[in-house]
Amino acid sequence: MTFTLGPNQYGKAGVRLVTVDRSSDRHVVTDLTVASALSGDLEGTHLTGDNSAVLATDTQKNTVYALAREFGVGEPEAFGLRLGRHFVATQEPIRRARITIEQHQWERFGEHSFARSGAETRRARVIVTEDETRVSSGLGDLTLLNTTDSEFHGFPRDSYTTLPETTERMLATSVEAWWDHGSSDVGWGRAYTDARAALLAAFAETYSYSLQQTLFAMGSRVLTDCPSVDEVRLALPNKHHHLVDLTPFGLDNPDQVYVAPTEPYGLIEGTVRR
Ligand SMILES: O=c1[nH]c(=O)c2[nH]c(=O)[nH]c2[nH]1
Repeated sequence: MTFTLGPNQYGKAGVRLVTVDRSSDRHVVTDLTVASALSGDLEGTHLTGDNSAVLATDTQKNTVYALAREFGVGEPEAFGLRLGRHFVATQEPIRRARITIEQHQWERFGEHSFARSGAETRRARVIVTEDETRVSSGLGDLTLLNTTDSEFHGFPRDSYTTLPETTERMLATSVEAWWDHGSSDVGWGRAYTDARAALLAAFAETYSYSLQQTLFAMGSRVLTDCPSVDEVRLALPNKHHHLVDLTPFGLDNPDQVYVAPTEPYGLIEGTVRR
């Protein structure tokens, strides 16, 4: 019996990079987690252990730090493009580089003092091949909550259904969003700010009959407000808030006291295209 090697890639994940731009008294902190994933002519290492085409993952990690020093970091999309192009241009067997960057946010609260601001991260993913470059931007762990303007009813009831219909519920989610750009020549900072604002506006302004409806509204709003974007992918966990039954204690509960279990949770995923 013979076997063939299918699609494969390798790289360094979890490369923590923090830079301080000290070119003015107002220092700028950039805090990234970078992952590289390279693919190409890599049969040798898989089939016989010939590593002559394998740029060590340790070298990939070092390249992240060296390019940050040589060229600065800037917007995560721009840094991803620099890294991806570097690997494909300098390593003949490497035909494709995928760079994924997560940016952790720090909020200034003093002249040179910062507080890590929440769990939300900005994200960028760049894929560079010899023929094309694709850039996606995104965000994750952006937790949102509407205290009203959400209903859920009209769903099928079978012998296993216990969920009551509701015309009044809290709607909460932790947004993971990715949006693809049709070009790699984009004002990345502005595009990110606009897309994030569009996601928030649609979440707040949609009277929701399902998280699926909210998902489509959020993706549509990004496409409307961001001309450089041609596809949005969203993953929205339904962070349930259940009213607590307080009748055993002789108390009513007019939509005031909730339990918020972390698991299990609904997971609503979808793509919205132009
Ligand atoms: O917005 C929702 N969509 C669902 O598909 C679903 N399923 C569920 O149990 N609650 C909800 N809420």
